[in-house]
Amino acid sequence: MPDLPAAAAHPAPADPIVDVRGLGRSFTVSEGPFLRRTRRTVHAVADVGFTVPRGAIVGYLGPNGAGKSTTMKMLTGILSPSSGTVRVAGLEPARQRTRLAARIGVVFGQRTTLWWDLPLRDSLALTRHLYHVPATDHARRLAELTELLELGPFLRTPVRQLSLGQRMRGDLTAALLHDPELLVLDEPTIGLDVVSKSTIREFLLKLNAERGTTILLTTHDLGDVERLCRRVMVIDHGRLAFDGDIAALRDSAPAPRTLVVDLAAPTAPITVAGARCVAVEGPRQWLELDANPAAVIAAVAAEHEVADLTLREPDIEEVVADLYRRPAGERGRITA
Ligand SMILES: Nc1ncnc2c1ncn2[C@@H]1O[C@H](COP(=O)(O)OP(=O)(O)OP(=O)(O)O)[C@@H](O)[C@H]1O
Repeated sequence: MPDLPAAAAHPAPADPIVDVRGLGRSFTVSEGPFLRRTRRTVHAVADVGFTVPRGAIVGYLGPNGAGKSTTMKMLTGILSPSSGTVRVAGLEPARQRTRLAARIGVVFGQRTTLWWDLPLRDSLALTRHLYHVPATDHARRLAELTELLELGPFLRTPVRQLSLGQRMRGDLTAALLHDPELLVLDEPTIGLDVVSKSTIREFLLKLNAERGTTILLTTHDLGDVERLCRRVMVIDHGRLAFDGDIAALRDSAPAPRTLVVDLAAPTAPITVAGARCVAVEGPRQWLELDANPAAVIAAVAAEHEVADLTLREPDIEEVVADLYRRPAGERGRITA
C-alpha cells in the first residue's frame, strides 16, 4: 500500500487565519449499570495540527465519531482544548469567545441559531444587536444576502415553518451579516435536496471568490468537497490522517486511474509501458495506468491512430472510504 506523498502540500502561511498545534480534547464518560459504573477517557481529538491560510476553502472529513465536531467546537470557543493550542484570527477561542464571535461566522447544520417562533426577517434583525453591527451596514448586507440567497419569498415566514433548505439559507445569512473573515460550517448541506445543496455550494464559492471569506467545513457529502475544496483534511479516531489537496488524495488511492482510448479502428490490445489493457470493446480500449498518464498517452498516440482519449480518476467516494479503512500506520501523514 503506498504511503501518501510526503510533500508539504500546504506550507505554513505567514499569517494563517487558523493555527492549530498539538490540539487534543478528551472526555470522561461513565459506563455500565448504576452500581458498577466505570469511567473511561475518550480521546475525541489527539495531537492535531494544521494551519489555514486566509482565503482558502478547506474540507474537514472523517467517519462518524472521528472528532470533526469536537475540533470545530474548539475552533469556535465552545469547548476548551485539553492540550495544545488554537488560534483563530489571532485570538484564543475559548478565552476570547466574544471578540472571536465578531470575526467569525458559524453554522452547525443540525442546529439553528434563528429564533424558532419569529419570522426570518425579525430573527435576522436581532442578530444585528448580537454583533453590534451599525444599522446601515446591516441593511446593506441583508439586502445583498437576501438577493444572493433568494430569501425574499420567505423573509416573513416564521422560522419553524421554513423548509430545511430555506432555514439553512437563513442560518448562513445570520452567520454572515457581520461580514466575518472566517466561516466555520459543520455539515452545511446535511439533509438537503440536490437543488438546495447546489444553491448553497454556489453561494459559498461566490462568497469566497468575491469577499475572500475563508471557509472551513466539515461534511460527509463528498459532493461538497469536490465542488468547494481544493484541500481536504481527514481525521480518524481523533488524529489527522491526511492533509493535502484532492489530487494528492486521489494519488494515494489504491484504485488505479484508467485511460479510455478510442482508436480509429479496432486493433489488438494495446501494449505500452506503464499501462495494462483491461478491456476491449470494438475500437475502445481501457488501460489501467501505473505510470504518469502523459507518458502513457504519448506512447499510445505514437503507435496508434487515436480518435479520442479520456482519463478516468478514481471516484473520490472510493478514495475516502479506502482511507477510512486503512490501518493508521499505513496511511502516512501530511500536515501543513
Ligand atoms: N460531550 C461529550 N462527552 C463525551 N464524549 C464525547 C462528547 N462529545 C464528543 N464525544 C465523543 O468524542 C468522539 C468524537 O465525537 P465528534 O462529535 O467530534 O465526532 P464527529 O467526527 O463530529 O462525528 P459525526 O460525523 O458522527 O458528527 C466520539 O467518540 C464522541 O462520542
